[in-house]
Amino acid sequence: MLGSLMSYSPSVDSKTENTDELIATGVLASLQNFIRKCIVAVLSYGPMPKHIAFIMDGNRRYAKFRSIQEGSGHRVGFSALIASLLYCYEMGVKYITVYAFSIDNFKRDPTEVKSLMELMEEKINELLENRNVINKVNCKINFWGNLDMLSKSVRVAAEKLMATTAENTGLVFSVCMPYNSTSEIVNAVNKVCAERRDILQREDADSVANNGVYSDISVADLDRHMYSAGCPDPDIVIRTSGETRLSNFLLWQTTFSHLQNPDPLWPEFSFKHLVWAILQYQRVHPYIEQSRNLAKKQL
Ligand SMILES: CC(C)=CCC/C(C)=C/CC/C(C)=C/COP(=O)(O)OP(=O)(O)O
Repeated sequence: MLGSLMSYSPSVDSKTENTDELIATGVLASLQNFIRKCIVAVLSYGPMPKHIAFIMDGNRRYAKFRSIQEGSGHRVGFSALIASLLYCYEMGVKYITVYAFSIDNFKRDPTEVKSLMELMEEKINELLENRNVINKVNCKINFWGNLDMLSKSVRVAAEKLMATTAENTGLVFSVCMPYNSTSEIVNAVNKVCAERRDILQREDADSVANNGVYSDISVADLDRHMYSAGCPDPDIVIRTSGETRLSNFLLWQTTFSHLQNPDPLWPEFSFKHLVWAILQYQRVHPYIEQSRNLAKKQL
């Protein structure tokens, strides 16, 4: 009953002339919103995650099982993403991060890569067109990854969206593309080295020893140069389609993250799955906090 209410999405067909049907649709939508708000209120009694990261797996399989065009799976996946963002927003989850395109995805069939990139560009441009709404809800959008690997048009659109939303202080939505964790770490190491080279080349190089330029690179040095700098580590990582690997996603940031591997494919991921993931997180929260505190003491 709850599942069908949550997955129900009212669509008003222009041909629908039956007033009773329209009223029923409106009532059902209001009921759906009311139930969702009640569930969120109950959930909020427990510890709520600040940051949820998603590995949106299973879009191609969704298309295959439904015998629809392969690219359509990613399109439905984008709708599932927007719905999840709205649910997280309602729940007060401040940081959402998604693995949208791994560097390894460039090894896929060129037509698939092309159609995925076209979809990204189309959706980023749609977000740009709706920048007023995004700014109204105070949402900041980041792109984490090696943007130089993108075509110029996708890169420019992504950079524009980042710049347009940079001053927003509410929900932070980070899109990892083209991303993998090992290149993020290598990038951070190179940034620290470049920073130190810069200091050394300055005229007052004599005083740099005091700035720690000759000391070993520390975790804090690398933290400052991760794409995720300034963002708390994810409390929950959700990988759909039952896959249990992290696949080179946020390896630096997930020491204390609670991993969830729900069975549905990403386009099928809905409110009830998100609620279930948060309930599971709340169940293990005391143990996670204990481990985190122990690690702090040992430092
Ligand atoms: C602008 C923006 C943020 C767009 C996001 C669109 C979107 C849903 C991208 C997912 C991309 C991707 C490679 C998912 C993994 O599923 P898969 O293709 O590997 O499918 P499979 O697991 O069934 O093989």
